[in-house]
Amino acid sequence: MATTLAAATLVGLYGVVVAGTADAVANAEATCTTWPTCTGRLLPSLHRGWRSLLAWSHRAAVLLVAVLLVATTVAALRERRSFRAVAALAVAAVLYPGEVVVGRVVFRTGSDATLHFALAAVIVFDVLAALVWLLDAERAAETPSPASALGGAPAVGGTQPDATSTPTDATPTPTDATPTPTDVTPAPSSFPRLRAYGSLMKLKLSWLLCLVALAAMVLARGASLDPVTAAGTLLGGVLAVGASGTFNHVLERGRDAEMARTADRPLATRSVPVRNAVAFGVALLVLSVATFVAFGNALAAALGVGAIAFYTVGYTVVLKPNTTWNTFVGGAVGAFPALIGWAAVTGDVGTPALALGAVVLCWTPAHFHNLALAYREDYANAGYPMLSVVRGPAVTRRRVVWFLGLTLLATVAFAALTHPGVGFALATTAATGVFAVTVLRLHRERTDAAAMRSFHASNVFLATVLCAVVLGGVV
Ligand code: HEM
Ligand SMILES: CC(C)=CCC/C(C)=C/CC/C(C)=C/COP(=O)(O)OP(=O)(O)O
Repeated sequence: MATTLAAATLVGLYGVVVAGTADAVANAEATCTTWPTCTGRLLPSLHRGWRSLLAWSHRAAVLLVAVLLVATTVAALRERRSFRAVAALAVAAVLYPGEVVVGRVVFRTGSDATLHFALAAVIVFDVLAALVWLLDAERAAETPSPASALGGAPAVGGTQPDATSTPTDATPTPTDATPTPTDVTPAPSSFPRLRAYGSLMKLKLSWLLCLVALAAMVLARGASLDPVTAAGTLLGGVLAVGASGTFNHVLERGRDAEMARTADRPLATRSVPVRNAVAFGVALLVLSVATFVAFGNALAAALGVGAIAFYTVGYTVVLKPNTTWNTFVGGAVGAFPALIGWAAVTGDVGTPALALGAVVLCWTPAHFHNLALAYREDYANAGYPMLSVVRGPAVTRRRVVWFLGLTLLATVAFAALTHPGVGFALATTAATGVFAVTVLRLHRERTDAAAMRSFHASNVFLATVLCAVVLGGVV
């Protein structure tokens, strides 16, 4: 119970804080002349207009989170499973009223809001830590089951066996409609050669990377974004992802052949010769540079080349085969589209683009560690030091929660910088709720299917953030 409440508190906190960054909420607050009631009224008065309703809703959300925080603390105290979780929640419960008062003072005096945001970050972090510790305690309280595969000892040089996982950790339930890892394998095509080159380009990943670049362009230019520049930059992006994906296939062809998920890749099956693939990759690289220069500028092209080099050498050659930090450090590649998009329409690298890049950076481990769980055996067979292989599933699941929290903090910081509006706050809070529910289920079910669900929810979360930025900027 305490764990579920802590997750709900985290989602609610995110909603309150991100809504607090919206100018519309701040302006609406001005219509409420008394506090904590709105102009002397306890309930919203519709005839005073939508601003009054908005201000009232924000205050109601602040109150709801306060109730959730107290309820979580009481539940954790009663469950007596984790002293440190109770302590963290108690600290948050003490800081929360202080944060409300600071917010009120900042708003009334129009003074600098740094303290307000810093305190909010501390409270979010505190609740996040409590959630992780409650999940740990929940797992420890369960009966150990030695039959588990996913929950067993780490497969390569591990140190943290997950002795309490259930047997279902290893296999998804047959009745579950969620796609299992094998669903990722593409269906046969009537154009095998075209399909093979398409798969070298990793087109399946491109849409989200393109959405990152589009969001950055809209951030920079809003509704006046030139559609031709935007379309050309996105084309350059698809070509750049294609080049780096092709080089990745070339470099990993040996290990790909050893992994069930990737064994049917064109270079692993030798259906495309290596030299053709290298030539294809070089052609895509040249085309992407030409496209970035033609529709954007030299800076966008240079960043594109930097992204390709980082993914090909930094991630594929250096990080991925050597360190469990491959995911976090390698995730920096996801920040490049934000910089490229911004640079293509402004000619420089702006702070909002860096803030958006930071969101993608923090999100990447929460995205990929799910796959590392579902394909743990695969990665172990190929000798990749993924976190789930080296440190085990329990540590990896916990890492997903930490990075979900960091992603929320990064998103709030991004929102504080760019003031994206109430629509952004509502949409991303809903997506946070969905993501948090799937992560909780991952911790409780410990199946491949649950990991895949959490993986898809991570994509939905980021897509929601990006769509909200795009729609908020152009509508
Ligand atoms: C270190 C960084 C990352 C790693 C290790 C990683 C890993 C993976 C892997 C292994 C897959 C399955 C691909 C397949 O089977 O073909 C995947 C899917 C995907 N990734 Fe990532 N990823 C990373 C970063 C990113 C970033 C930055 C984005 C976009 C912003 C992204 C978007 C996607 C999408 C949209 C899919 C789903 C493809 C589908 O629907 O099958 N990934 N990722
Ligand atoms: C603008 C630009 C060029 C951006 C570049 C990047 C790019 C392709 C990002 C995707 C991130 C990524 C590391 C995916 C696959 O991981 P993996 O290679 O470990 O997956 P695999 O096991 O399926 O090969």
